[in-house]
Amino acid sequence: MAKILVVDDDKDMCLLLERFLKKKNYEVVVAHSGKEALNCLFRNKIHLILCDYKLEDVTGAELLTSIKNDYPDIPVIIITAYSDIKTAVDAIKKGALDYVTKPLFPDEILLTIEKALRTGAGAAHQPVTEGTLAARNQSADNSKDPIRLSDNFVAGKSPLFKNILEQVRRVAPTDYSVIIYGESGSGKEVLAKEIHQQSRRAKSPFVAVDCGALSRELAGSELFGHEKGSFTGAVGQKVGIFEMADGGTVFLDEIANLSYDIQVSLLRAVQERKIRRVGGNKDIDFNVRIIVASNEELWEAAKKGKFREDLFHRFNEFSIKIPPLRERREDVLQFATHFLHQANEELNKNIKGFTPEVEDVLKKYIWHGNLRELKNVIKRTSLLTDGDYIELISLPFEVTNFAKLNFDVADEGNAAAAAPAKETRETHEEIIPKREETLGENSLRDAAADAEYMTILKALKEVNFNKSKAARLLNVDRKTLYNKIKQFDANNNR
Ligand SMILES: Nc1ncnc2c1ncn2[C@@H]1O[C@H](COP(=O)(O)OP(=O)(O)OP(=O)(O)O)[C@@H](O)[C@H]1O
Repeated sequence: MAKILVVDDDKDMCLLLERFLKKKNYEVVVAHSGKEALNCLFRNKIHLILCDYKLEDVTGAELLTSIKNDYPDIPVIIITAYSDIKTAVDAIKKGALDYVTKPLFPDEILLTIEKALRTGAGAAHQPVTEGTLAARNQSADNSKDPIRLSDNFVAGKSPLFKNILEQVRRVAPTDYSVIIYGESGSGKEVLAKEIHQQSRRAKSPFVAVDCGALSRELAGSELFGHEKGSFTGAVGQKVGIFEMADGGTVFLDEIANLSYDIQVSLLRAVQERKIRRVGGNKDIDFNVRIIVASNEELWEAAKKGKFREDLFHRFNEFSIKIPPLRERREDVLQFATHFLHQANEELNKNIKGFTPEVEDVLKKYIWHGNLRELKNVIKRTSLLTDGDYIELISLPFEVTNFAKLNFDVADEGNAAAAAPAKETRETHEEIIPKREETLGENSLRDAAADAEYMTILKALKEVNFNKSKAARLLNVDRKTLYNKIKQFDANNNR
């Protein structure tokens, strides 16, 4: 159902339009000022804007310019007074798609809206923040893309991600099994679900199971179900995920973690398209598509004897590799904005975006935990932010200080990319003297602080930035470590 934003400072007019459009099966959001309109756009997925050109807080031209800057894909129909055709023409030049004149006639409005939704760019867009225009989700670039992505699925704009979408477009309508490779948190499950959504199975269940979390004993029962009394604790009958997902898709995450005997049962199930519940004596047909995911190459696992080769070939009808976030930095702000939008909803806040410094840090940081880490950082910083924009001070220490930390690790391949100042790879020994050279003549205090800084960073790095563990390693209490870190932050922000 298309969602229409009605902007008019005349409340009666808004009410009238709202009632009328709702009757015609549109979803309606109302704003009584330019500011409110921009807020609504930030918080909602709007398909069309119906906007009075005379508002109290901004001129129609100003609002139209902001809308067209930030949301160029949303068609705007403006409402003008009958006598004011010149304004209408002006608005069209500024990017409005069409106009209607007062007094308004329901049929005319409806026709204009329908036409605009048909011919305008009207695809639902992800809300964007003022600070991160780059984060537009389904931008003009991929509006040509024939697949319509699910609401919560962000389509990265990097060439790498576009390539993934192209693969999804091709494989989704088929019944091929798919292996999705990618580091933890890179979006494998979300992609699997997207394949399901784009397939003819979309109306049937998508059932995901993390094979890494299944105990050896319970894996069979989870996957295939069990009969009452088949083992101690089997107090009732249980339906397994293959039956649960009948007609739909089963997603087996971390497939390489399944024990060998379960792999044997799985192979039989996949070959015969039948399962047998644990303790059961009859075969049950199933009709599911299987998508599996792994963060290690299954072919390698097969070579090591950890994964059955025949099972690998069964699944390997198609494979997609999701590159880590650090290899597609162009996508970072887009995802950050999406997660900010989610955090705003969860926390009932209205943070508009990120300061340019924060954007810079987010782009440079090496997201080892990929999208999951980015999401957690955005959630946390949103909680700590009271103003309109997320500022450097609310980012975690390890993220803001990453460039510095990189001095220490610049000889590691990936890290080099995050320290733009260091184009050439330098060894640890070369880097440390350089830091000393930067010290002033009377800098004993600086030298001590620097040494302390490096020691703390080293410890933090060793324990993957867990501050409690770092404190133990450094033999200080947590409070002391926190105070030191705070001090570094303060110095950095000076
Ligand atoms: N394309 C996307 N659009 C929006 N959010 C996404 C997208 N991809 C991933 N995310 C978000 O990032 C987080 C991690 O994604 P997901 O769980 O799919 O990763 P994963 O690779 O399956 O992780 P793991 O290997 O640890 O199971 C989730 O919170 C998810 O909602």
